[in-house]
Amino acid sequence: MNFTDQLREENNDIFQLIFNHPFVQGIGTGEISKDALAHYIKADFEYLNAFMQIYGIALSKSKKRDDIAYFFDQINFILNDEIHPHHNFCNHIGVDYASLQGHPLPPTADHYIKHMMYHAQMGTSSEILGALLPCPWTYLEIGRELMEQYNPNKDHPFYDWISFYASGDVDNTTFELRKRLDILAENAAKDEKDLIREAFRKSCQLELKFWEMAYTCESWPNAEKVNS
Ligand SMILES: Cc1ncc(CO)c(N)n1
Repeated sequence: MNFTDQLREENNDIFQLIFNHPFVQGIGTGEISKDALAHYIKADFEYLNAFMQIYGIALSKSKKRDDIAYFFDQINFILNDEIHPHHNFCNHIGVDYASLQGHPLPPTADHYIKHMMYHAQMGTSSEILGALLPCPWTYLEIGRELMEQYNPNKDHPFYDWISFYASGDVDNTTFELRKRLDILAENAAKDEKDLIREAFRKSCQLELKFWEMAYTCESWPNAEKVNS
């Protein structure tokens, strides 16, 4: 079994909790609240900025042109393509995208980006990939699950969001990341593999908590006091 197949199997519990989370199911039924959607976009816009920065760190540690090209393309994908699902949510709630940008990250999103930054700064290349992989992988599978469960047509309010993440592009991103991690894992000692497994699991858990954060509109205690 490939190393990433093992990671997927070990974390199936969290994947299932993500598929069944009320926010994710609310995308499927179209009934997720507007407040939760706005909260999600605010956090996700900043999260994706951080994600591109981490791809940049991975790029700077790459030796092969093929890997440099991969990380470059992924940054481009987030910048130019991954805005479409955000636009889908913004159009649905009738809120201007720009007004949801530049907000401070709620605790869980803050934790998640700092977790990835930690592995990017302190860990090996394979640890970075382990921390990054649940991001495209969980969304790819959410897209596929919602496609299967709800079979949305073009009239579904989140047709664009669901078809974006179920698409071949996200499949390809995930596949390429897995391929790179599987190659690195072949030469990794057990200790290093355990660090990757830990980084991967924590990212899966933080993906789940990110949905919960948006669903409950999580905020910092007494946040207004700091921001005023
Ligand atoms: C938190 C989070 N994880 C994964 C993705 C998919 O890129 C996203 N947009 N946001």
